Amino acid sequence: MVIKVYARAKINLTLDVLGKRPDGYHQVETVMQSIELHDCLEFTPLEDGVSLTVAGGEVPSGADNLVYRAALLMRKLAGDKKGISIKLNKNIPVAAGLGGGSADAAATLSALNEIWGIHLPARDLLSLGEKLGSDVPFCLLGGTALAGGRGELLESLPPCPRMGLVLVKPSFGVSTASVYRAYDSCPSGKRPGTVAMIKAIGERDIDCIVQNLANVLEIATISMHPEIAGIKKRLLEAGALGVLMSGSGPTVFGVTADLEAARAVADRYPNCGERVLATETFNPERS
Ligand SMILES: C[C@](O)(CO)[C@H](O)COP(=O)(O)OP(=O)(O)OC[C@H]1O[C@@H](n2ccc(N)nc2=O)[C@H](O)[C@@H]1O
Ligand SMILES: Nc1ncnc2c1ncn2[C@@H]1O[C@H](COP(=O)(O)OP(=O)(O)OP(=O)(O)O)[C@@H](O)[C@H]1O
Repeated sequence: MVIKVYARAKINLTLDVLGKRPDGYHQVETVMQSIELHDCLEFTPLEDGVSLTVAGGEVPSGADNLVYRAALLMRKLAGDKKGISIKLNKNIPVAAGLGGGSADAAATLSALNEIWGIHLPARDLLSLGEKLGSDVPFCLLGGTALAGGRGELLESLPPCPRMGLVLVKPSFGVSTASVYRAYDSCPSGKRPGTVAMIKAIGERDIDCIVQNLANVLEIATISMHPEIAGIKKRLLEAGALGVLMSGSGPTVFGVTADLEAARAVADRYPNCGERVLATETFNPERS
């Protein structure tokens, strides 16, 4: 029996930093959105132990992989000798600001909660996710949400209207910690109107969503990698309605009316060695 699950990437439609916390993390306020782009995980029950194989991405295959760490946390809770073999098919660009590792960790927690019959309630799963990374709780929730604290305080928002997205990932990755450090040494940039973004989402007004795209970490990442500014400019020239760096970057997303328009913009984008992907926003159907 093989159980297959999708782990969806995220973008940040807004990202504000409200201050630095005593634990060294930053207090954020960010409107987060799941997107269709996903990794695929395959779980096959074993007699005992955890094994992980990775295909298609430059990520660790051993104990440093967030999937492996998530599986060990769940195995402790299973209270029994449990085993699982996991195959991770990587498709989300790595160290990209798209929360790929967090999405994989969240998918592993949810899947093993079912497969091993642990029946951990959602709030306990969220607390466990927080131990693995600030973006993991959002990846467990999915859809459209406002995140606060270090990312773990979540409020579900009405679903964002379906929008096309063009993702442009430069050939380099960035470390999230180094971006927050660069921000601390020079905190600047356009502060997002978080309330205006939430209103625009509620009114399903794509033009207004586009007008309110803002991320205070963008300038910090651009100060280390000025080519990101060029990507933004070229994406706009190729026809995106609005553009923003996602999370700590370096991926830039361009918003379009729908997936078809995203494909047309991706075709027109003058590629300078970046990975260019056309995708769209994703909102799970809630009962
Ligand atoms: C940039 C975002 O992706 C926006 O959603 C998140 O804030 C980062 O989430 P993440 O990659 O899951 O981050 P973590 O793995 O928890 O932390 C990586 C590093 O980023 C910094 N970090 C992260 C989150 C946060 N609220 N403040 C921070 O200062 C810390 O130096 C931390 O050591
Ligand atoms: N399953 C995984 N997928 C991707 N990266 C992983 C995974 N497990 C561990 N990592 C490590 O985590 C680091 C960050 O990778 P990830 O792709 O999650 O970054 P990111 O998209 O910038 O995340 P975020 O947007 O949450 O800051 C990588 O350098 C990688 O070595």
